[in-house]
Amino acid sequence: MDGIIVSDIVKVYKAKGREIRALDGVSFRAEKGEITSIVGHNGAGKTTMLKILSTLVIPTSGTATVNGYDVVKDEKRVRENIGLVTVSDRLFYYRLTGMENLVFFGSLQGLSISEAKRRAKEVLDIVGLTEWRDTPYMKYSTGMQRRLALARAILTDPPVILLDEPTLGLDPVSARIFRENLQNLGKTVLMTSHYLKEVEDLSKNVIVFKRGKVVAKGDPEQLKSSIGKVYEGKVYDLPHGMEKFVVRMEKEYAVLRLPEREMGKVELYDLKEVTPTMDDVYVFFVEEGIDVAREGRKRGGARWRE
Ligand SMILES: Nc1ncnc2c1ncn2[C@@H]1O[C@H](COP(=O)(O)OP(=O)(O)OP(=O)(O)O)[C@@H](O)[C@H]1O
Repeated sequence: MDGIIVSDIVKVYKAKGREIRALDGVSFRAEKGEITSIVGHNGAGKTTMLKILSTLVIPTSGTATVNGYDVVKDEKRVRENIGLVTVSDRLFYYRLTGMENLVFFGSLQGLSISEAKRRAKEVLDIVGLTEWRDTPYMKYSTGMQRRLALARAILTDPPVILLDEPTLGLDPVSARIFRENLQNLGKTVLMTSHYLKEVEDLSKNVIVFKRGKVVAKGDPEQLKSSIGKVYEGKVYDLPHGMEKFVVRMEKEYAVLRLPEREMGKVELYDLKEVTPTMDDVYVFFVEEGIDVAREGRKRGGARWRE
């Protein structure tokens, strides 16, 4: 079966005598040739999910397949089928050029030197770095570094690409170029991102994680219509639990954007209907009260170890 199929995955980390349930029965599919995004708060389990799919972390229970290969039983095949893009400043050798780095990693992945050179040229062209191929990596801008990471991930032409927050820290133009590169690949892509506009523009499907569970999934339009109409209005007395819907605080009132389903809980003035956005979807499904959000930030999330 092509694409990615995740069935009832649980991952429990044990740290300092404590158990952390990072994933708690996660199921979803990422279809062949489509871009699928995972969104969710810090610590929701997004990186853990990508690590399981790239065989770096073993699930506690459940199954996941990548292009039909089981991430636990067919680890080697899974690795051959994926390209991984993570945000790390230790992905490449600083003094080697972009080209030299790619040839080096290509030969590590089993390509002959001449084959690695041929592929390196091709992928540098795909990500628009041909004119920088002989420049040392240390002179690359952050955007160029990220595109080189994408080039490295597609060196052996794997059908599936996994990316963890690929445009984090990029300026708007670099982020746009990166997105265009990604769209033009035509591969099965599963990525995490905190940029909801980017997720909406790129993804055929979006999976919403909250505390290790999938709380919503669908294409962006489906997700937006699932929360019903959205209204913006003023509230003079903010009830507890409604803080997450505040978009602006004025002197005497707060301005809220509220999905229809929440309308009964608060009295709104100067009401007007607004077009739902992915931000509204995110707030509705993911955001919690202020106390819980602060607790979540304290827990933090695990980064990639390269
Ligand atoms: N190696 C580990 N050992 C112990 N706990 C871990 C480990 N890796 C992750 N966790 C915990 O598992 C939970 C999920 O973390 P994960 O990094 O997958 O979340 P995330 O959604 O990617 O977050 P972020 O958006 O911050 O990257 C968090 O509570 C995190 O602290």
